[in-house]
Amino acid sequence: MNRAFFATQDSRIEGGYESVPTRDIHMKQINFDLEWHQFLREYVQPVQKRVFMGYDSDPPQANLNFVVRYRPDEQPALQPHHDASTYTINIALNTPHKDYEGGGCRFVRQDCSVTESRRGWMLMHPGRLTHYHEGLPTTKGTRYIFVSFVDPE
Ligand SMILES: O=C(O)CCC(=O)C(=O)O
Ligand SMILES: [Fe+2]
Repeated sequence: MNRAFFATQDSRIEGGYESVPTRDIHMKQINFDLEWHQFLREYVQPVQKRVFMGYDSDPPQANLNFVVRYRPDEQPALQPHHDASTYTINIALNTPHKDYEGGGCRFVRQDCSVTESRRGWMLMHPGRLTHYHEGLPTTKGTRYIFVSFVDPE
């Protein structure tokens, strides 16, 4: 995968993803937009309907997609933040205890961490308002996640 597709913590600090478009994955660029649209409609929208009251009929739209790569000597963690999304899907691309140690997503206010993720499984959480969260330090190996900021509209 091209290095340009990785988002770094610096890009957030320097004024958000919009100012560093080369680091976002635009699904059209990689010819994956139709598949991604279908994935959101077929798999994500039913969950959206079920768990987020009032979002019954608005189809999910991804406003930002990116891969995060965590490494102890590079970007090991992500500081606590709110996502610029209505809700976020966070898909594990590799396997804890096999590909890396540490890592995971911690929801600060809820004092709840998701660390035992499974490759291909999705974590879904509210974005702007309630779920202030951080990426826990990866202490060994490399952790990859695919993140999509979703706004139903
Ligand atoms: O490391 C994680 O699972 C959290 C990633 C995250 O919060 C983000 O990319 O916005
Ligand atoms: Fe986040």
